[in-house]
Amino acid sequence: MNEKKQAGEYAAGFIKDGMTIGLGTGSTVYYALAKIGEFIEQGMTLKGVATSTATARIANSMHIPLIDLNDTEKIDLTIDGADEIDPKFNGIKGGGGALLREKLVANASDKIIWVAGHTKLVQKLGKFPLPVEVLSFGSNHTGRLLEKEHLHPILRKTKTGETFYTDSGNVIYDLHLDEIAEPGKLAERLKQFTGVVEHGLFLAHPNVVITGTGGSVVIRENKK
Ligand SMILES: O=C[C@H](O)[C@H](O)[C@H](O)COP(=O)(O)O
Repeated sequence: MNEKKQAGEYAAGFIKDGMTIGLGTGSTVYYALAKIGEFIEQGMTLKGVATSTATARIANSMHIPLIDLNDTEKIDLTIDGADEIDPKFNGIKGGGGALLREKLVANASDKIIWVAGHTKLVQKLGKFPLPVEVLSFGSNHTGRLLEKEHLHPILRKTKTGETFYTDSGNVIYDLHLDEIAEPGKLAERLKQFTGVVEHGLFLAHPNVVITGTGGSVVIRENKK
């Protein structure tokens, strides 16, 4: 069984009629979106807040009504993916470049569920390069500053070799760190760079992590 499908569909089971749902980004969330589309077809009243233009496009194709984050005071539940998750519920996100909007939506959410295949669970974060969203103005300079700090930044490119731009018009430097000893300290450090708009470290963010295993789904609750 497809682990992503398993996790994504299971998470959709937490949705109740009338909810405003934060719609994460990525290939695992896709399966939750498909379920939400089915719920709407069956008559549920739901609204979604998309974390990326890619998700908005999928949501539109599934007839999920979307609202802007500015048009709601809060989000009842957000379902999102992750690139790595440690035992303390810290994670790396932004493999798809949606980290900034994902963090804004997460911060406005009452409850956050992360969905992933079981290979995303790690003891230490950092094997997955940490995405850092950098203001396009002066981005070469910011990249050099990250380099000087031994953070091993590599400017993200598209498959065709052009500079990758986020939905907010920023660039991404992926930090090749191998292991992040202290995620909290690194998060604070990255916020000191004027050109850094946001980083992909999400510290103890999700209330629940749902992983597909091929067999049964594993549910971990973050007792914050
Ligand atoms: O920017 C992208 C997001 O943070 C995704 O949620 C993350 O990269 C996981 O994506 P996927 O479920 O496709 O592995």
